[in-house]
Order: sequence, then C-alpha cells, then structure tokens
Amino acid sequence: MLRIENLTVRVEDRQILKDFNLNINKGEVHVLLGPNGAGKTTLIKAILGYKNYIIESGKIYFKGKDITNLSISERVSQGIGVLFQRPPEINGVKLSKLLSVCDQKRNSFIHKTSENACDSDLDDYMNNLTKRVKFSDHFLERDVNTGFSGGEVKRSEILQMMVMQPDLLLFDEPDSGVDVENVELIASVMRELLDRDKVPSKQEKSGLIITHLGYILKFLGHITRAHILMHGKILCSGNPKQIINAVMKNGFEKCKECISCIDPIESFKEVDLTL
Ligand SMILES: Nc1ncnc2c1ncn2[C@@H]1O[C@H](COP(=O)(O)OP(=O)(O)OP(=O)(O)O)[C@@H](O)[C@H]1O
Repeated sequence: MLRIENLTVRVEDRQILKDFNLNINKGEVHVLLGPNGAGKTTLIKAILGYKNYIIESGKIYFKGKDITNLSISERVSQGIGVLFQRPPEINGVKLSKLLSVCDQKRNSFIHKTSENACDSDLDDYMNNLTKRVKFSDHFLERDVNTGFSGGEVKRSEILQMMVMQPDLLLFDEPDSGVDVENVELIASVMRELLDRDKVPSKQEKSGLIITHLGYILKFLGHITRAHILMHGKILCSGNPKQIINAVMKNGFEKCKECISCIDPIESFKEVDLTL
C-alpha cells in the first residue's frame, strides 16, 4: 500500500528525515514512535505532499504508483487520509461545510472506480456519523476547530476521516489531549475505519499510527509492527508490545544502544509485557 524508499526530507535548512525507508502492506497497521522532534509529523506531511517539506531524494509509492511529485489533492483523491496532530483553526468555514466538501471529494473518487457506490442521503448519513463521535448537531455549525477542546479537535478530525474513507489512514497522535472515554471512542472508530470493506480474514485498509505513550493501542486490537524513528530514520522495528514496553521502561535514549545490535528486538526480551 505504502512504500517509502530512501527518503530524505528537508525543512528550511535542516534535513529531518535521512534515507528513510518504510513499507506498509495492504491490511497492515504500523505504529511509529520517537522522541519529540524526531520527524514523525514531518513524515506524515511529506507523505501528504506539503510544499515546504522538501524531498531532496527518495521516492514515495502508494498502491504501487510513484506519488512523490503529486499534489496534496491528488494524493488525497487516490485514498490517503490524515488525522492531524494540530490541525489549523479555519475561521468562517463551518464543520458541516468542510464535511460536505470531504464527501464530494470521496464521491468524485468513488465514481471513478464504482458506479453504484454513492446514493446515500447526505443529511442522514452525516447525522449518523456525527452521532457516532458524540457531537450534537449544533457542533456542525461551528467554525472548524475554532475554540474546539483537545478532544473535540480529534473527534472532528476522525469525523472527516469517516466521511473520506481513505485506504491509507495516517493518525498523528490521535490520543494526545484526549480523556480516557474519548480515547476508547476514537480507537473504536479507528478500528471501524481500518476494518471497513473487510472480507473475512482480509483487511483492505492500512494504517500508520503515531503515538507517544501507546495507550490507545490497548483498544485497537491487532497491530502489525512498531518502529522507532530516531536520527531521521527507523532505528528499530518489530513486535509492537515489546517495543512499546521497552520504550516505556527505558526511554528512547536506550534505543541508541540498539544501533549496533544484530537483532534489536532481542535486547528487549526481558521487558515485562504489560500492554
Ligand atoms: N514548518 C517547519 N518549519 C521549521 N521547522 C520545522 C517545520 N516542521 C518541522 N520542523 C522541525 O522539524 C523537526 C521535526 O518536527 P516534527 O514535528 O516532525 O517532530 P515530531 O517527531 O512529530 O515531534 P513531536 O513528537 O514533538 O510531535 C523539529 O525540530 C521541528 O521544529
């Protein structure tokens, strides 16, 4: 689904990602951990095609096609969706308007691939989705993210994703600033989105989840693989429980010692798996 090869990304005058590689197959959900400022959000923005995240070298492939030079809009149309860590406030644009734009965007894409995929009653459809994230109708009439609490921002972001139904779901800290009940709610919606269109034992969607504490993963079910991003590249990959518990126990500094390990996962063997 997503293949990143030797990607070097510069922001202003600094290289943030250096020769970065990542492969997420169809149906896989990966977790990305890393210290503050490691470049996790930079990765998401580079995948999406933000202009000031300059790709100096390397390639990004999505569904087998090279998307390195496509616009943000083209990438979104092809099925990439993002839940942003800190989305901007958009004064003067109501959430309902933004959702209907998301819906049109999705339908224009679906129409290209399936003729009967789009005859829903938009109002009912939106109302159901809105209720699912526990927003009242009046919330849809507020300007996007303006004055939203931390948890409301995340629920608004995931609501947009529910409308878009992307094939590759990128979640940038879906649990930050969110209380316990809402973490559970967001996790269950994330799982629904990831399992959408799933035929028995075959998940079609793929995901990448950035999280600091991994708490949300308790509610998400199976995660394929976890990675630690440090020094601009993946330092360590493997079993999500082992990696997250090791980071919780030892911090990221210890991960540096794994740079020279033949199998970095081995060094985490003694860690108590409590996740
Ligand atoms: N638009 C920008 N202009 C200048 N510097 C930037 C920009 N975007 C990112 N950076 C810098 O790139 C580095 C990586 O930032 P990024 O947001 O990707 O880190 P992160 O791993 O997501 O961190 P955190 O866990 O704190 O959210 C930081 O030093 C940041 O200040």
